[in-house]
Amino acid sequence: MAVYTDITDQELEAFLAEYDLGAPLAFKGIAEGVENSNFLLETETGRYILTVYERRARPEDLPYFLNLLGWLADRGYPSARPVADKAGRTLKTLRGKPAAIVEFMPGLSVRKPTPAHCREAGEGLAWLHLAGEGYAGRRANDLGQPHWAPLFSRHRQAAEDLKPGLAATIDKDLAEMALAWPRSLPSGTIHADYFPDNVFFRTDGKFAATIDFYFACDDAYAYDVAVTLNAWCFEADGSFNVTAAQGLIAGYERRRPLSPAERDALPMLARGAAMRFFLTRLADWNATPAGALVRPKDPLEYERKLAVHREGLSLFGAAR
Ligand SMILES: Nc1ncnc2c1ncn2[C@@H]1O[C@H](COP(=O)(O)OP(=O)(O)OP(=O)(O)O)[C@@H](O)[C@H]1O
Ligand SMILES: N[C@@H](CCO)C(=O)O
Repeated sequence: MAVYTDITDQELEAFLAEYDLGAPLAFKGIAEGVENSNFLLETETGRYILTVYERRARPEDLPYFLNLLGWLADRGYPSARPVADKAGRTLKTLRGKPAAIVEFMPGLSVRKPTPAHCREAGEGLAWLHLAGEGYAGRRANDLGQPHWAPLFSRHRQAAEDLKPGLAATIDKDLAEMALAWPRSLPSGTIHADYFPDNVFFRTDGKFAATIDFYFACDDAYAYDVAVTLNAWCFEADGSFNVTAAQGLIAGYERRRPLSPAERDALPMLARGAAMRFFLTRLADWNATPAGALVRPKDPLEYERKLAVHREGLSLFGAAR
């Protein structure tokens, strides 16, 4: 369960005294998620999420994320607006760690997205890209292509332990990606972790909201589409669901048509996106002690996705 930091009733009361949110009515830890401690908070004025930032998020990046949430919400995008305290601050400290309160977003994530969900999610992603235009915050993608080889060099042995021979395969992939990586595609603010657990739907299946912007950064919009294709369009048996992918792209293009260059780049971007999540999962696999609170995510799931993309399937040609 992803609650790394316990908050006592006294701490919560002292913390809330700095806000105009009224008295707390309910407060409980949320099991989902692996990065931060999240709490559902209900006060006399409504429902909120209190997040204590734990591990990957660098404190100096937090204003970028919180300001982005506010920017998007100001433009009508359904993202959780941060709540300011009485002094106008959204980034606070709790138990010596950075913390923030954001709006509670209604909706439900889906475990097994259908092609219809993929279409809605695609549209929600394009909307996010358009709503993010003009945001002045800048954050380089510290998990982008130039960072993969150095990251892998620290975890080669873990790859070999998982699957003998894998390290050499990954080395070859990385070399090929370094040569062929698309570098001049339309770019802007991307979510970079637009997985099914970060997208909410209404009960009628319509897109409702996006949460968890803590990997957001500047990168190619089509790379965000590629991350999303990988996260939403693979079946449990490891096969790629082309119908779901076409739905996702069609949904995306309801709001933001892809250029021919973006479309051509998608197979390589999807291969790279699979590499990115394989590598971070590998690093976490290595670093998570047995018996830890949170079970690390399976790197081999993304190694299998990488293998599918390595075949260079022409997945997107018929997407219109
Ligand atoms: N603004 C919000 N409105 C409603 N629920 C939220 C909100 N933010 C977070 N949650 C709930 O908390 C859970 C964990 O949140 P989140 O995904 O941000 O955590 P995380 O630890 O950063 O997770 P991840 O492993 O996906 O990076 C979500 O699955 C959701 O149930
Ligand atoms: N979405 C990421 C975890 C986010 O921290 C993964 O599936 O590896």
